Amino acid sequence: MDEVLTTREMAEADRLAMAGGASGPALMDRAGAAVADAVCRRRPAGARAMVVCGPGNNGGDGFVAARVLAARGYRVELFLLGSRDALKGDAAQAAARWSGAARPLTEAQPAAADVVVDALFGAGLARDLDGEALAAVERINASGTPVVAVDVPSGLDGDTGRVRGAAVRASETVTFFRLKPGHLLYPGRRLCGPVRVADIGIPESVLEAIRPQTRRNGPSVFGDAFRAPDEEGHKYGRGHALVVSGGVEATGAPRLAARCALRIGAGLVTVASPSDALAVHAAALTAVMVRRADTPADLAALLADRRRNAVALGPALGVGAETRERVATALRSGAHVVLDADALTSFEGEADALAGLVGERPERGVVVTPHTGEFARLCRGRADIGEAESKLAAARAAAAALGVVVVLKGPDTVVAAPDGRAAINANGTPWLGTAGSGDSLTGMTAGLLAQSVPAYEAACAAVWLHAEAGARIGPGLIAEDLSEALPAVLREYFAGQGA
Ligand SMILES: NC(=O)C1=CN([C@@H]2O[C@H](COP(=O)(O)OP(=O)(O)OC[C@H]3O[C@@H](n4cnc5c(N)ncnc54)[C@H](O)[C@@H]3O)[C@@H](O)[C@H]2O)[C@@H](O)CC1
Ligand SMILES: Nc1ncnc2c1ncn2[C@@H]1O[C@H](COP(=O)(O)OP(=O)(O)O)[C@@H](O)[C@H]1O
Ligand SMILES: [K+]
Repeated sequence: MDEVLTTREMAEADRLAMAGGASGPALMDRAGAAVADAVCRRRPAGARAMVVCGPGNNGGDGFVAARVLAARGYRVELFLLGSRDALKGDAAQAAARWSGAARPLTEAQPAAADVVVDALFGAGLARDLDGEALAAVERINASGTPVVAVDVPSGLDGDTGRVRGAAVRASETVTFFRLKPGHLLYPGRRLCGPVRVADIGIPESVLEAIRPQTRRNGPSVFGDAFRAPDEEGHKYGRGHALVVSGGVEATGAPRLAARCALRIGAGLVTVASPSDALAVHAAALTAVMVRRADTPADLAALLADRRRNAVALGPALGVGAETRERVATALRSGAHVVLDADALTSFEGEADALAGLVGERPERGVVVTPHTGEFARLCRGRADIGEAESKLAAARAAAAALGVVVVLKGPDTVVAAPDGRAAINANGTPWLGTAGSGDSLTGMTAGLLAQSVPAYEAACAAVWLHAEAGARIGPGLIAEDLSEALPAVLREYFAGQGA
């Protein structure tokens, strides 16, 4: 169920279902009935339900919902954008089975209703809202009346999560078969309210032909790649992660990362520290080891030991030529690499230079974990990425351009691989927006890479487990809590695998 379909893929699912014998009107009947069910859960029979319908099949779903609700004893009023005669295909059929009036949309007064069904536009939204449609959406939003949106809130672009002119603020959304990117990407996610995915009779088998490249992030994405340790295993089988530290005033971030790398299961973790910070780290660390590394050459020497198979650089490392050199050293070693924060900002406007370094050893996993600001700095000058239509498209474009797995962080973190796979994360909490939270994610990613989880799955698992840990703590969360929440999160995760 975690596949996410673009509006084009959804149309293809519809087409394949019909080619396989499903009938269009039957699909629409089930869609409209699922919307009616949502209304019934929200308001009792006898309530005043206002259905606003657009000129396409989204409106068709509205006509079905109106018929079902009227039959169940609701007082239904239906308003239509455009004329009834202009409806086509399945929508025309659905309208023909609605025996009530279809009044002009301009007359719709949502404040007088107990619930609104928003069936103006769905997947077929083709331009910014204007005129009557815009005015109706503004009236709906001003009314305070609860809204059940059909497929997507009207005005929301289902592929990008962006608002086209204006969009309905829904209380809940009923979509069909699978989620669309706009349900998960902000601001869309917020405008949708809780989203219910209704089964309308499209067979799962259509997915084999469509091969969707986007998923909602979760264990279905990475579960096969991240398993519990083997019962005959030992620490050397679980890898050795190295976290590179900056100077004495910047030791907290690498320690947070190192602790998370260890908690998520790396067999060994070492902080590579400059001389001036060695004593601080040594005093603060117990299970995590410390080794001296003053120069990029020292780092190269540590990484020459191939047992150190994953390295994380960036948190509090400092921006500049030294950091660039350390990044180059890491990327030329045999280790898997996570680059975050200052390691990325040190390549500001020079994504191509970073891509060149990555390209020297394409066999090894590289994950970059920028927040939006770091991402914009790194990709400055790359119009193909900066002008992408959505966060999802931007992360994908950057992953392809850099040849790395991109974790574009935020409330709707997107993980994208160079081969086009992408996952959108949705299990976090705003409490994760706290100092050191990103450093913890970097460490978790390194810890998974050390365990030989492939880069894309490692990034997806780290993002999901990090968010899960954060969501469990919630109010009062500080970054130190994340590593401590991991045992419970991991116990449940592995239990879900039957381990
Ligand atoms: N594809 C499927 O599998 C299914 C689709 N269904 C419904 O069909 C919908 C898609 O139907 P359509 O492709 O007909 O598209 P829509 O009904 O979303 O919208 C298309 C219509 O709106 C007009 N339009 C687009 N943008 C406009 C704007 N800004 N201002 C004014 N008019 C605008 C278009 O000219 C066209 O007439 C889905 O959202 C869903 O609700 C359901 O019936 C279930 C099955
Ligand atoms: N509103 C939010 N909802 C969910 N997750 C969030 C939210 N804000 C931030 N996060 C997550 O918190 C982490 C913050 O990382 P980052 O900005 O690098 O912080 P820092 O640099 O302080 O460590 C990221 O994983 C991000 O996805
Ligand atoms: K809609």
